Amino acid sequence: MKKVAFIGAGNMNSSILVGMVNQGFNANDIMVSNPSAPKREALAQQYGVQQSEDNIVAANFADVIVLGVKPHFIRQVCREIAAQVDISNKCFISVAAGISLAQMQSELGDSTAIIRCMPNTPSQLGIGMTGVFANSAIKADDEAFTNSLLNGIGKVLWLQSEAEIDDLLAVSASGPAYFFAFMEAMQTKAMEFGFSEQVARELVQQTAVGAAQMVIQNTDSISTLRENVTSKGGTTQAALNVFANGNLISLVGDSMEAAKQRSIEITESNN
Ligand SMILES: NC(=O)C1=CN([C@@H]2O[C@H](COP(=O)(O)OP(=O)(O)OC[C@H]3O[C@@H](n4cnc5c(N)ncnc54)[C@H](O)[C@@H]3O)[C@@H](O)[C@H]2O)C=CC1
Ligand SMILES: O=C(O)[C@@H]1CCC=N1
Repeated sequence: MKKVAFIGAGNMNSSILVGMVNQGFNANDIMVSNPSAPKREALAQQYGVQQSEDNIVAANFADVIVLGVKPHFIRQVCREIAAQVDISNKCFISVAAGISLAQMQSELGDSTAIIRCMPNTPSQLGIGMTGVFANSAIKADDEAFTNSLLNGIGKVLWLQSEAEIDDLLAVSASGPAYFFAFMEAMQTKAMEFGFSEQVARELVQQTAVGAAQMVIQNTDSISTLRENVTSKGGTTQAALNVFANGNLISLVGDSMEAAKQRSIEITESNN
């Protein structure tokens, strides 16, 4: 059984760690490190995993090292580990947006197995969407182990090129926030109509889950599902006309392009 170290006890690493434990991975084979205590101690207490304040202790412990710190810390963390740990047989998995394989290889060496993965926050519930791309140094068992590790947080899609990580990020990694922003806007207007905050939330969340389930459970296109709601000359048509006048399609497209470009900028600013 491979041992896994989570460097960083934040949102994404916690989600992957919890997914592993829920799948039946042995908690004794998992260690989490984080400079501040509360989050790593909470994970240790709740899930029985090991914990350390020292990334080097965690990296020495593990066969697979999951890097879950903010992008601008990734190179420094890699440098520290490479300087103090024999990494020749270790595999690294990074969840960071915008930090390229080449940038991590420049700290860890070109022959080190490195996998980039791009999850999203619904991973916390085991219903995430994760894109994955690896460098050429990975071995078959690194790929299989990554799949088993990520299957615990939802669906996994192996990408054809590293550039696709930026595309996928703009769709599924940042995507939950687009839906939350839309739901917030609907909740705000529902409250203006006079519904309480709680009732407005209930109306919006049940509508969102219903719409998402209809997309999942139907083979019809999403356009057909939209058309089925939209009676000619009716109420929905009146609402969608406002979307069209506000150019919703290009607004959404432009915002996704901005997310992708920001990821590219993060790469450039970490060269
Ligand atoms: N939040 C999201 O929706 C997604 C985030 N990501 C990526 O995941 C990474 C982590 O993001 P979050 O989990 O949201 O952030 P977070 O802020 O929740 O977690 C980062 C953790 O790293 C710890 N940390 C800081 N410096 C450290 C160090 N030197 N060594 C060990 N731990 C250290 C912090 O104390 C914190 O607990 C980022 O690189 C981000 O680009 C990727 C996909 C989705
Ligand atoms: O906003 C961010 O930078 C991270 C990466 C994708 C989702 N959250």
